[in-house]
Amino acid sequence: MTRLAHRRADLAAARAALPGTVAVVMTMGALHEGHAALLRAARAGADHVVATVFVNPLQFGPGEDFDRYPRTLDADVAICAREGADLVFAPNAAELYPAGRPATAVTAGPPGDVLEGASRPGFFTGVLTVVCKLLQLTRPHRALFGEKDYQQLTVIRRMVADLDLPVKVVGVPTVREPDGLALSSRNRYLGAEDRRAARCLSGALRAGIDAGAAGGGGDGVLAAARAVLDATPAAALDYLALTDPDLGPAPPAGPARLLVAARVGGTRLIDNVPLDLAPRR
Ligand SMILES: Nc1ncnc2c1ncn2[C@@H]1O[C@H](COP(=O)(O)OP(=O)(O)OP(=O)(O)O)[C@@H](O)[C@H]1O
Ligand SMILES: CC(C)(CO)[C@@H](O)C(=O)[O-]
Ligand code: BAL
Repeated sequence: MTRLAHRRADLAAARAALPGTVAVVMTMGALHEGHAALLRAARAGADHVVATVFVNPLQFGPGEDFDRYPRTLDADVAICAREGADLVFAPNAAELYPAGRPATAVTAGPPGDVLEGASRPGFFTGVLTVVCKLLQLTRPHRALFGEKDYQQLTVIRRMVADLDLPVKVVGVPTVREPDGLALSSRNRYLGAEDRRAARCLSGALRAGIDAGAAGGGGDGVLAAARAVLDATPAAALDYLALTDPDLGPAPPAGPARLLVAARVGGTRLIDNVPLDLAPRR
């Protein structure tokens, strides 16, 4: 049976009753099949699974969608139960931040200061602060995060290494719709026309993959991806970046990462893919 805890004391008692290895999947709720993939991966690699559902105010900037963000806890708990989670921790902000905004925070250095970190000032500080707290509260052996938020995964890995946190961070591949759109809780904001336009993100990434494999080099990858985005007037590009797998400068050849963020109608979406830069033809 999947237990639901709203208070840290109840979480502590329930966590103490979970012997063996524990995996945690941290979410902001509004669960979809991308989250379910994380829960399944967690289930496969640990004796017990803890899911957290918390819309973290620290990671929303002024004018962002904190109030609008979907809150569907009953449905979320049902998905967690379906996927075999032992425990769902769903605190409110007063429970997690009893003294209000914490005076202590975990700030993200590189690569948290570029891309999402530049577009959303304070975002990764909010993310790392809540992830550090939730790691302390859930005490997992493994923590699973999605590659859909690749930069987030990267800065969390960096935090765990820098702070010597006793947890293994596991990345889970991005789950996509049949037409390529990365599943995301914010996709539900998209009307029919914007939903069609949103295909341009994954389409741009696919064009970049193909250009990289064809020996087009980094500039060829970016040009091919940009052409797809430019052909979609409804998409307002925030960034398109080619990096190495650690989000450093793109290599001349070999493994790389292509990342995109764009606003489609009123919805900001992100996506990314690994790609291989063939030697320039
Ligand atoms: N399509 C997906 N494939 C794999 N993992 C995903 C996917 N979508 C979300 N995740 C992962 O689920 C975890 C919780 O993310 P979150 O609750 O913010 O959902 P989200 O869909 O990313 O929401 P948002 O639309 O606000 O970005 C994160 O580690 C995130 O990377
Ligand atoms: C990691 C996380 C749960 C922290 O709020 C959030 O950023 C998310 O859901 O990706
Ligand atoms: N998955 C990322 C959560 C956010 O954009 O705040």
